[in-house]
Amino acid sequence: MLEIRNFSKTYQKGKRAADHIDLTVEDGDIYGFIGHNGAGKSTTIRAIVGVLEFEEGDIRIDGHSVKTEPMACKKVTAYIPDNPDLYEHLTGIQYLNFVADIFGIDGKVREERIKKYGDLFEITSALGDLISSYSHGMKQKVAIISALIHEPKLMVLDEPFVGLDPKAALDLKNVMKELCAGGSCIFFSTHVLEVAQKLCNKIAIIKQGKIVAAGTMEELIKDQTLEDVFMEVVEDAR
Ligand SMILES: Nc1ncnc2c1ncn2[C@@H]1O[C@H](COP(=O)(O)OP(=O)(O)OP(=O)(O)O)[C@@H](O)[C@H]1O
Repeated sequence: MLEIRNFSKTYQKGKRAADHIDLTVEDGDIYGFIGHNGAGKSTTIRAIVGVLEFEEGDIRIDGHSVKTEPMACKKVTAYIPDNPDLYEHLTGIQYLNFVADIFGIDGKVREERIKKYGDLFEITSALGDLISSYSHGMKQKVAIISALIHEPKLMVLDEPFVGLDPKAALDLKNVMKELCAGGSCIFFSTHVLEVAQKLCNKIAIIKQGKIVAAGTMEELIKDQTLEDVFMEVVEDAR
C-alpha cells in the first residue's frame, strides 16, 4: 500500500533530514515510526502525503507515485499533521462537510460517519460552534473525524496522541485497530513507546535520517520492551 524507496531529503540549508529510506507498509499494518526529536519523522511523513517536495527516491501509494500521480494518492490517503491547522472561521460541521465534498462522499454516508465518530469522540454537540472557539484537543478530534470521513486506505498521522485526553486517546486507538482490521493501513509517528508497543504490528526506528531498525514487533523486541530496544538501537547507531 505504501512503498518508500531510497527516499532522501536535503533541506535548502544543507540539512540531510532523510537518508536513503526504504519502508513498506502493507494492508492491515499499524506501522509505528519512532525516533528522537529531529530524527526525520515529520520530513518523511510530509513527503509521503505530498506536502514536501523531494528529488531523491520514490514514494508510491497503492501503486501510484506521489510525485507524478498526486491526485490518485490523495484520494486514498488521509493525513493528520502534528498540529492540525483547520479553517478557524468555519464551524466543525461546515469543515467536515467541506472535506466530505472534496472526497465526494454522499449525504447519507457522510451523515452516518459524522454521527458515528462525532458521538464516539463526544464532540457532536459542539460541531455547530466555530472552530476558532475549540480547544487543541477538540480541533484534533475534528481533524481525526475529517480523516475518517472517506474511509482512507492509508492513514498517516504525525504524533496523533498529543493533546488528546485519555478517553479520546483510547477511542482513537480503537478506531485505528478497526480501520486496519477492515484492510486499510496506518503509518504514524509517536514518542509514546508503550502505546506503539501495544498498538503496532510493525515498527521502524529512525536516527539522523537513517532507518536503523525495522520489522515486525516480534522480530524487533523479542522478550524485551520497545523502550529497551529503542534505547539500544539508538545508542548503537551513534
Ligand atoms: N523546513 C526545514 N528547513 C530546514 N531544516 C528542516 C526543515 N524542517 C525540518 N528540518 C530539519 O530536519 C531535521 C528533521 O526534522 P523533522 O521535523 O523531520 O524531525 P522529527 O523526527 O519529526 O522531529 P520531532 O520528533 O521533534 O517532531 C531536523 O534537524 C530539522 O531541524
